[in-house]
Formats: sequence, C-alpha cells, structure tokens
Amino acid sequence: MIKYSPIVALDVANLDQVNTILKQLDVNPRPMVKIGMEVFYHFGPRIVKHVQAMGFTVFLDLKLHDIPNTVERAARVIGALGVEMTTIHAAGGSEMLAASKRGLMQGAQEIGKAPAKLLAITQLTSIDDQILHNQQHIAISLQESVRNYAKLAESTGLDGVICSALEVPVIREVVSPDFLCITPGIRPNSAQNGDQKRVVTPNQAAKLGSNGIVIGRPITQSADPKFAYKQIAEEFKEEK
Ligand SMILES: O=C(O)c1cc(=O)[nH]c(=O)n1[C@@H]1O[C@H](COP(=O)(O)O)[C@@H](O)[C@H]1O
Repeated sequence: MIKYSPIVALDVANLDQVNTILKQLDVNPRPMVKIGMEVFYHFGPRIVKHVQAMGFTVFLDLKLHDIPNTVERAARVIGALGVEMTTIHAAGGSEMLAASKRGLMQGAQEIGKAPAKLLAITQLTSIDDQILHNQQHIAISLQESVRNYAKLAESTGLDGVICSALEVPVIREVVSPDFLCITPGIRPNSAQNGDQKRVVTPNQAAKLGSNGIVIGRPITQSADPKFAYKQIAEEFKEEK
C-alpha cells in the first residue's frame, strides 16, 4: 500500500508565509504540499511553479465541480502544471469525472509528464450526519454516501478519494487495494477541531489504513511548524 508522508495544507495569506512554512518543511523526506483555493486565487499558476522550484511536489486542490465541458478544459490547464495530485467533487457525476480525467491526461501529455493523480471529494470532512440529512436531504448514512462516491470514482477511472479516515475501512471493502484514500480532518490530541467534524488523530488515521493525511492549521499555526510536522509524521508512521 502506498503511504505518503503527511501532506501539508498551505492555507496562508501571503507569499512570506508560504516561504516561511516551506523553509520549516525542509525535512527528509520532504512532504508534499497542498496548494488550495486561497493561495491559488491570490497568485495563480505561478505559485505552483514557485513551490515546485523550491523542491516540493504539489497537490493542487481546486475541487472542480461544473459541467463536463468546463471541467475538461480546466483540468487540461491543471494537467499542464505538472502537479502530483488534484481534486474534483464526486457529486458532479460520472460524465464530469470522466471529462476531468480526459482533460488532465491531455494537459499532462502536452508537457510530457505522468498525469496528476485525480482524487474525488466524497463528503467534506466538515459535513456530519446532521448536515447530510437536514440540509442536503440525503437519506442514506454518511458512510454509505462516501462509499457510493468511492465506487463511482473508481469505476470512472479516478485514482482515489478524499474522505475522513473514519470511512477508509468501509471504502476498502468495495475498491481495489491500490485505490487511494487521502484523508484530511486530522487533529493531534491537543488540537482544536475548528470547522472539522469528522476528525481523527494521525495515529488513528494510520490504523484505519489512510494512504496519506492532509493537515493544515495544526502545523501552519503552530509556534514551531517543523516540530509539529515531525511529531505528526512520527505518529502517522506508527500503525499500532
Ligand atoms: O480536499 C481537501 O483537501 C479537503 C477535503 C475535505 O473533505 N476536508 C478538508 O479539510 N480538506 C482540506 O484539508 C485541509 C485541512 O486543513 P486543516 O483543517 O487546517 O488541517 C484544508 O486545506 C481543506 O481544504
């Protein structure tokens, strides 16, 4: 099973903060870093190039969700950035997911690189059963919804899903062993949950079979990001 070092979410306000965090993450092995909407909307593709030039692989998390044609064209642009992973909402359906895969492959072909791993967002880790039932009016359980999206993603040729580690065991029942489950909603014991609803510790994520944890504020808002990262990485290594 592929197991990535913890992936650090660079949800920060400016370039100085990006650079400060990256300097702190100069550890061995270097973690992948996640560029999300905040940083990407500020700086655009040049921030991807900047982070890559500093020696980090990039997970570009833009959570595409639109009609298939629009998504295919956007995914082509992402594909040509040479990133390692990227995201799309499974709720857009199989036609949209297949279109994004096509776009990503075209973009990757243009730069002669392997395509980014395409991961489907199942249910965000800020969603709980109450929101699912009372606001989205989805009658099935959260676990069933996540598992259904994982099946849909795999059958459409995606590489994996984003889910809470809590759902990894039920997803593994229905997908092939190399299907990736990348899991945000990670909180070390002392950390605040904030807006996250489905949370586990790094060690619980490891025990539940996560292929990689995504973690932001407990590192980026820590007084000592390097120390925080190393502790989390140690905890995620331990599967007992
Ligand atoms: O796609 C994601 O990465 C993602 C999906 C999800 O369901 N939940 C989730 O928290 N994320 C991202 O994971 C990161 C979590 O950050 P922290 O809550 O600060 O650890 C953020 O960048 C979120 O955008």
